[in-house]
Amino acid sequence: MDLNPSIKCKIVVVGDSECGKTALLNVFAKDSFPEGYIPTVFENYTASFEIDTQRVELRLWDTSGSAYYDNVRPLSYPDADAVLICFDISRPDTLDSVLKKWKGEIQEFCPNTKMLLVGCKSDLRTDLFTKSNSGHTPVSYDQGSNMAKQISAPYIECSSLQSENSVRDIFHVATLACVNKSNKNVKCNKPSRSTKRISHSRPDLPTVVSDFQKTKAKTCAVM
Ligand SMILES: Nc1nc2c(ncn2[C@@H]2O[C@H](COP(=O)(O)OP(=O)(O)OP(=O)(O)O)[C@@H](O)[C@H]2O)c(=O)[nH]1
Repeated sequence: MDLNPSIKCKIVVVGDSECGKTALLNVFAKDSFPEGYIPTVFENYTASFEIDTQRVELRLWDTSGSAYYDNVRPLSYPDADAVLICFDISRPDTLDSVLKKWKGEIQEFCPNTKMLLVGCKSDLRTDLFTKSNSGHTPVSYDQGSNMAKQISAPYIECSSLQSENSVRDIFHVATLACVNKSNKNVKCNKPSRSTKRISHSRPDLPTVVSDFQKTKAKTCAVM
């Protein structure tokens, strides 16, 4: 008999088109940053995460950011334990969509599900080409953080391109949301592999975890 059964959690990833959802999931679940851009309709991934000694099986749902799929995306929300709302740090309009679109959609289809706001492509914040050619200033850490406060979600940033560790941190926090562990019982393990680590987010992971646990997360079913 398995004395330490794994927990199963479903995490749905939403956000505007091309904001970096698929890259985030590929880096986490498949260890590879995808070449080129292929729009997603629906895609599922599985991965596992160990928190303390508890093994957590994650079912990860990638969705389309396109308005064209607004009627079918809601099919992914039932039974979600957490929703990651992603935006692109180099495109402020994708942060605006958090209030204009994503918060309302989640409240309509899975109102009790824990949300996490994810700033993707943090490498582009300091990228000189982006700054000089996009015609707009990238989203600052404080702007992302303020938006997160407005939707009562924790905020964390990542670069799927440059920092695998930052991606793992996202799923560490998301997994904690699912299992609803207390801060005392959870070790914030350092990710095992280090790649081109960049300074991607201001607070460290324990701080985000601690903030997260101030609000009660939905508990997953133990399978
Ligand atoms: N510089 C940089 N580019 C990224 C990063 N993540 C994704 N991209 C690029 O952004 C583009 C869109 O990425 P996707 O992950 O496909 O975006 P998506 O949100 O899944 O898009 P949809 O399927 O349309 O909803 C691709 O060209 C990626 O290579 C990142 O961390 N840094």
